[in-house]
Amino acid sequence: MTNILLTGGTGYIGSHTAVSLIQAGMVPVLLDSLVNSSAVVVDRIEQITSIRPVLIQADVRETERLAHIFIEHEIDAAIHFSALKAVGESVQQPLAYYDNNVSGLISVLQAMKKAEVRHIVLSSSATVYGEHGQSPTSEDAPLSATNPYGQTKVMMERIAADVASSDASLRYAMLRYFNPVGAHPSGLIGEHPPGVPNNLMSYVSKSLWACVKNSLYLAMIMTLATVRASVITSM
Ligand SMILES: O=c1ccn([C@@H]2O[C@H](COP(=O)(O)OP(=O)(O)O[C@H]3O[C@H](CO)[C@H](O)[C@H](O)[C@H]3O)[C@@H](O)[C@H]2O)c(=O)[nH]1
Repeated sequence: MTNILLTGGTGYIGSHTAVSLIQAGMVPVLLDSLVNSSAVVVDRIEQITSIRPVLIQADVRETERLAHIFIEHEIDAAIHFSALKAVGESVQQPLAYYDNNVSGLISVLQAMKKAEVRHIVLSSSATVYGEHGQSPTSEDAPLSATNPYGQTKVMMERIAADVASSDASLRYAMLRYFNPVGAHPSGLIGEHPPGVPNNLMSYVSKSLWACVKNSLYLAMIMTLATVRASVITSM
């Protein structure tokens, strides 16, 4: 069995990764502070896969606790999704973003070293390509960022690269996504943050989720769609 620690494991991408790992015969261990997700996700993963993953509610900045978790669960590798991700909020609260995202990664790497776990996949973002104006953009384009959230992702990538060059036993990979969107085909997991959604796509998906739960709103959408269709066909 391969045991994988998923930080941010009950979040949007983390929960889908947990399902895929279970379906590939691996054992995800979810670690999340639940700052932007809910423990209900564990029920949903169980409904989809018939396997209930362990959820540990913890903050990745608790380095000693994290090191114990790596050892106790015999973790082979980590996938680090835990981070704050709202660009606008990062401009308002840069310290929270540098603390969560940059200090969070440092803590994970320190705990991995203590527990002798040497493989990590990092959740980065296409925002690290900045605005250098080249199109198409190549993977080795220089990194830059236009806001504190993006800066945290650039720093996270540089920290991982520097640590790996000082320690050949550390193996790492980056995932740089462009606007991930959509839900699991079962409809049981998707982007569904608590409170006010903090980016455009989660706002749209949360609004639709609320609409679908309320048939009155659904009827309104269908009426609007019909009106829109008749406007288009009459043009
Ligand atoms: O300090 C923190 C901050 C966040 N989280 C958790 O981390 C998860 C992040 O999941 P989200 O659903 O908020 O975010 P996504 O899965 O969509 O985000 C992923 O993709 C983003 C880019 O699209 C960023 O790279 C981000 O780091 C990465 O988790 C959440 O469960 C949240 O509760 C923590 O446990 N501790």
